[in-house]
Amino acid sequence: MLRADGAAAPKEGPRSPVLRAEGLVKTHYGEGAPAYAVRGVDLAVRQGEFVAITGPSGAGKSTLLHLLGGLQRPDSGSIWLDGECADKWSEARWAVERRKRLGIVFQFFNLVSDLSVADNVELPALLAGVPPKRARAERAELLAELGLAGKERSMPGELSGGEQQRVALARALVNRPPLLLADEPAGSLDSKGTREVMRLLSRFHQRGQTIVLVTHDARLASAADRVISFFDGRIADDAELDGGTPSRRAGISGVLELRD
Ligand SMILES: Nc1ncnc2c1ncn2[C@@H]1O[C@H](COP(=O)(O)OP(=O)(O)OP(=O)(O)O)[C@@H](O)[C@H]1O
Repeated sequence: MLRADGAAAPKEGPRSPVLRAEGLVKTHYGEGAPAYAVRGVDLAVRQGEFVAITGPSGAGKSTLLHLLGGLQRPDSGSIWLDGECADKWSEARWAVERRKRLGIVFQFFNLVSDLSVADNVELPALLAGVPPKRARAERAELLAELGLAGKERSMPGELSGGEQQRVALARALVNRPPLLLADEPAGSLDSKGTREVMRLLSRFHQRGQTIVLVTHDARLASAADRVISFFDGRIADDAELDGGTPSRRAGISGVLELRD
């Protein structure tokens, strides 16, 4: 890969960071007092890791994920994707990089309301130049795995919230992105739907894809191999779940106990 200055980007090893953030800060200025959503985050996610970010409502988890996906800009701090610094990327460049290397699922599903389920899922693949036949096959497999076979011709407005959420997940995964950023991908799902999402994420993880997931759901978090507890805009705890035994990397305290 070539950098903007023409030099070759440093070669990354198999477990080197696919995503790195340093000193990220983001404050939202709304109607009332400023919300200090992200207050200095350093983070490195290695290739193939499955990271769950968990923590109380309002802790800043979604804001952090938006920063990591380039959907919001930090007030300060830097982000690297595959060793490439994103500080100077324009909106257009972020959009291209998201199409190439990021799958994103956010709480509001952002489906195109006048496209069918099938077209919504196939669209990112077609935009990325995948042949239509392969896009169709990939879409059919994903929808079947998510319990949505038979819904291909439905419009998003005809689906339940949980069904729309799974369509959004299928759409984020159709290009087999090396890195998936997902905010509460099972937030509206019952336990069967949550199991289907867990199964799919585990399969992607086993295939070597990297997942960063925000969730309140301890079951989903327990499928990860690293759990970050986010509290008051900061990483409070960062634990590898190694065969079920958390081993702490660093942190203030064990804010959340996710396992017995
Ligand atoms: N666009 C915005 N404008 C103003 N304030 C915002 C905005 N987005 C988030 N906030 C505020 O920033 C803080 C962090 O919000 P954020 O959504 O990142 O938290 P969260 O941990 O994801 O919460 P939840 O688990 O409830 O989704 C909150 O106080 C929230 O009200």
